[in-house]
Amino acid sequence: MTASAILSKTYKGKWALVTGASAGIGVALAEDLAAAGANLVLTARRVDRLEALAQRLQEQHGIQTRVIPADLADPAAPQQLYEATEGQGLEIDLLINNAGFGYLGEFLRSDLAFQRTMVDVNCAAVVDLTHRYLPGMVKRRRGDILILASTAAYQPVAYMATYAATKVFDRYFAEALAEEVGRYGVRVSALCPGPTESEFGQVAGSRKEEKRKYQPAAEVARLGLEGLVQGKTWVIPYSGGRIQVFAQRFVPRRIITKAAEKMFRPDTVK
Ligand SMILES: NC(=O)C1=CN([C@@H]2O[C@H](COP(=O)(O)OP(=O)(O)OC[C@H]3O[C@@H](n4cnc5c(N)ncnc54)[C@H](OP(=O)(O)O)[C@@H]3O)[C@@H](O)[C@H]2O)C=CC1
Ligand SMILES: N[C@@H](C=O)C(=O)O
Repeated sequence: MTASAILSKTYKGKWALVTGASAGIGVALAEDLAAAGANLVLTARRVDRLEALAQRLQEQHGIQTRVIPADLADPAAPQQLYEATEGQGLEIDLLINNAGFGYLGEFLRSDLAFQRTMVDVNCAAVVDLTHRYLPGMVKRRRGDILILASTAAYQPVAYMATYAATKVFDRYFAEALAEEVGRYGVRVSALCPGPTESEFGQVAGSRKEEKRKYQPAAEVARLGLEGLVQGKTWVIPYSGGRIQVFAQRFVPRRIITKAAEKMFRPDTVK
């Protein structure tokens, strides 16, 4: 994929912080930003992957990188990330809250710690990081925040109950914040992908409807980043998702919820 002109114009020489940069959509976001000439702070737990990515992107694009390993389930992690960046004088112009994971299966039979950690990583860490980096952006009258939501944020999803709820939180948080802080020169956008090529399914437990078409992560990243720069407060990066979300407006939510239950019901549930 060639570099995006609008991304180069916006981010060349600026610093972006990408959470969840060790896999999937996070890697694609980092690659697209590096191609546009942005310098990158890469964070996740798997430091070997982050270091390999940083090395590759430095060599390919001549950008600067910092690798900061962090477990975002740890409430101390956002403050540590902040201190290692803005605290050291490294101004973050683009914060990408991408790290997250899901669970597919019956809530009843799930592990409580896994469910609880999902809320911590998908929601609490997003609020915490955003709250820490926002004042600097407002002071500079410049900054962008991208938050990974999902098309799962547009209806309740049985067997992904907690995950879909975390994503509606992310989506509403991003859209509301966009209205609050636009006046200070800060753009916020919710990126709402549908099924995307990544390690999501391995972590969540394999998806029943494996026949669904999976969108390349690079395409999702490009559309999300360009949408943010264009001032879109939410982006659904594939046409099927946009049509589905539009059509759902005309159907009672109870019917949609029941249809989702059928679609995601595991074979073990009769
Ligand atoms: N793929 C899809 O179909 C869709 C994904 N999304 C969203 O996109 C985002 C990225 O997911 P995707 O790329 O698909 O999934 P992947 O599993 O491929 O990547 C998830 C990333 O999140 C990081 N992460 C997970 N837990 C933690 C943690 N405790 N601390 C720090 N980092 C963590 C992982 O890093 P590590 O394990 O190294 O810590 C990894 O880099 C998520 O927010 C997801 O909800 C939204 C819609 C669709
Ligand atoms: N929207 C995706 C997850 O967030 C999916 O369809 O699996």
